[in-house]
Amino acid sequence: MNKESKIFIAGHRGMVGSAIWRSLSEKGYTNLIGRTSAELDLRKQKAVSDFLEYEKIEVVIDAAARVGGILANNTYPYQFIMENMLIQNNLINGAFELGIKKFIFLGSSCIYPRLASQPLKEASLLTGELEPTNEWYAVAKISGVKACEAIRKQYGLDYVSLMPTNLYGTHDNFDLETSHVLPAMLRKFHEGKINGHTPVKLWGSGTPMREFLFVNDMAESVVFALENTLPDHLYNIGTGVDLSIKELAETIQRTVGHKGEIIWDSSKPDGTPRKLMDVSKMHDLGWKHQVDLEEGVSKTYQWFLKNVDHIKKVKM
Ligand SMILES: NC(=O)c1ccc[n+]([C@@H]2O[C@H](COP(=O)([O-])OP(=O)(O)OC[C@H]3O[C@@H](n4cnc5c(N)ncnc54)[C@H](OP(=O)(O)O)[C@@H]3O)[C@@H](O)[C@H]2O)c1
Ligand SMILES: C[C@@H]1O[C@H](OP(=O)(O)OP(=O)(O)OC[C@H]2O[C@@H](n3cnc4c(=O)[nH]c(N)nc43)[C@H](O)[C@@H]2O)[C@@H](O)[C@H](O)[C@@H]1O
Repeated sequence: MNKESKIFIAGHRGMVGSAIWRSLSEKGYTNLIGRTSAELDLRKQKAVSDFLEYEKIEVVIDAAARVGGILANNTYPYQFIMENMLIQNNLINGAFELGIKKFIFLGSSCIYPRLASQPLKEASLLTGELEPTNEWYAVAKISGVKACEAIRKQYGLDYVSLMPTNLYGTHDNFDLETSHVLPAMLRKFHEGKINGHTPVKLWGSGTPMREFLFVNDMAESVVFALENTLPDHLYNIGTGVDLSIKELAETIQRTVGHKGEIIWDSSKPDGTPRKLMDVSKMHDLGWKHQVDLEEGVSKTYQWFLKNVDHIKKVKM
C-alpha cells in the first residue's frame, strides 16, 4: 500500500478507529481522512457518496458502527440493525460505485451461530441460529460480510471482512448501561475501591466464556489487511484464548486493587455461552496478537485513571 494513498477511516474517533489512525500515522501514512458523525452522518446515502467522490478516497476502512454491550443490543434492536445496515451499505455501495478498489469491513464474532462448534471457524457462518440478545446487530454485520463477499466474487475487488472477538482498550466506552463487560468492570471496581471497597454488582451468572483482544492488536490486524491482499473474504481476529466472566472479574479486581464483595445480578442476561475464535486463518498468513489480557487490562486501567474525568459515555 502506497503511504500517500488517501485512506478514509470511518469511525476514526471510536476505540478501534482511533487505534487504526494512530497505528497508520506511526507507520508513515500521510493521507488519512476522518469525519465525526456530526460532520458526516454515515446513515445519509447521498452525503456519503458525495464525500467519497469529492475527497477522491482510494481506500475505505469501516470502523464506524452503532456499538454496545449486551444490554444496549438487547434494548435497542432497531438502532442496532438499521443504523448498522445504513452505515455499512452507504460505505460499501458508495465505494463500489466509485470504483474504490480496497475496502476493509469490521464485523463481530456474534455473526456466528450461538451454538456453533468451538473454536468458531469462518465456515460456521449461517449454519445455525443466532444469539437472541444481539441477533439484530449480527444480521446487519452478516449482510455487510455478504455484500463485500459478493463484490469480491463478482467484480474481483479487494473487499475484505475482519471479524473481531470482544475488544477493549484505551478510548473505550465506560457508560455502565451501554458498555461492554470489560470497561464496565474496570469502572465498577474502581468506583467500589475509591468508595471504601464497597460491593460490586456484576451481571448474569459469570459462567459465560469470552475472548478479549486489546485494541492495538486489532488495529495491527487492519494494517495487515491493508498492506496485504488477503486470499479470502472473511477472517476471524482474536487471541484464540478465552476465560469465564468470573475469571475476568477476578483479573480486573486484582488489577484495580478492589477488596470488596462481588454480587452477581441474575436478572441481567448471560448472552451466548461461549464464542472463542479459531484464528488459524490469520495466523497462517502471519498476523498474531501481541498483548495478553493481564497486560492489556493494566494498560487500559492506567489510561482510565488518566482520563477518568472525561471518559467516553455513549448514550443511546
Ligand atoms: N468494541 C468491541 O468489543 C467490538 C467487538 C467486535 C467488533 N467491533 C466492531 O469494531 C468497529 C468499531 O467499534 P468501536 O468499539 O471502536 O466502537 P465505538 O468506539 O463506539 O466507535 C464507533 C464510531 O462509529 C462512529 N459512528 C457511529 N454512528 C455513526 C454515524 N451515523 N455516522 C458517522 N459515524 C458514526 C462514531 O463516530 P463519532 O464518535 O464521531 O460519533 C464512533 O466514533 C465496529 O464495526 C464494531 O462493530 C467492536
Ligand atoms: C462484542 C459484542 O459483544 C456483545 O455481547 P457480549 O459479549 O455478550 O457483551 P458484553 O456486554 O461484553 O457482556 C459479556 C458478558 O459479561 C456479563 N457482564 C457481567 N457484568 C457486566 C457488566 O457490568 N456490563 C456488561 N456489559 N456485561 C456484564 C454479561 O452478562 C455477559 O455475560 C454483543 O451484544 C455485541 O453485539 C458484540 O458482539
